[in-house]
Amino acid sequence: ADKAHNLSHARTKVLEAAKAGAKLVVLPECFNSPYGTKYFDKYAETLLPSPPSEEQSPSFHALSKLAKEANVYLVGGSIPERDEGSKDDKKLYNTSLTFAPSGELLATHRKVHLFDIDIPGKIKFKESEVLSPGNKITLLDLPEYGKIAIAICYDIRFPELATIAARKGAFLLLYPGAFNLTTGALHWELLARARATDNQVYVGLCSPARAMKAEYNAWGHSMVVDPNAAVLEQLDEKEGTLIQELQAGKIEETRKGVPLYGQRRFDVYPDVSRGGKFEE
Ligand SMILES: NC(=O)CC(=O)C(=O)O
Repeated sequence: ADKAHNLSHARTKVLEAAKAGAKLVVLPECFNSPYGTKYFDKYAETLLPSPPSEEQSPSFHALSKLAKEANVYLVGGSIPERDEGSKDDKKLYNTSLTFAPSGELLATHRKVHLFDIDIPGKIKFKESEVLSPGNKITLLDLPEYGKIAIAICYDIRFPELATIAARKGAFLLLYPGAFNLTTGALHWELLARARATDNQVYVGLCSPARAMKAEYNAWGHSMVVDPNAAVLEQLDEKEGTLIQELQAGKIEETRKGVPLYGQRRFDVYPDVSRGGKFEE
């Protein structure tokens, strides 16, 4: 619950990861606040005008400084964001900020698919009670490495978003996310491997550790999956840092073996990555 502590703890862990050789570091969904509809308003920060003042967004400044200090690309998990807009258009978003090693903001992704579920006797959650959805796919080009895509948690359940990003050239799909004890056990690894299989790209999921005293118990189990859907490494539910080196050539090798990319039937169904529409 302590934002200042969360920011300074993130700094310690990111600096450790950088020291161990990481070049791109990912933090979990809502890394600076508890995850829950009643917390988003209280913890929300304003990002506009860009750059925001320190007072408007302490997390923006902490992440920007940290990316520079650690000399890494930093995908800052996500934070609750308030868009002041016009008075009657005050909206909250679940937003991820990515910074370059220079400290420059490279991309902003607002969670596109809001987490509204109701599994009787297990879990009910309705982000749309307080959040508004983002409306774009977030793809960015890292000059030394290539294109990556960033989306948040529930977004992973929607294959269109991943497929469009991959077909536009992303080699890595990153999802800061906080599944829970019900859906985590059922779908977390399955979805990471599914998106890797569909698109033959690397997939990285980064979850908060599980806190049983919190109202929302995150699944944990951050992982990296390769283009062949092999789980390269998976953490458990406790706090940890996962470091993986992605292999150049692995995507080409996978696509050579199972050549989905040349076998699509856009004469039968549309190419969603090019705005194709299904006509009955
Ligand atoms: N928390 C989420 O956004 C998604 C989730 O927990 C799920 O899809 O399950």
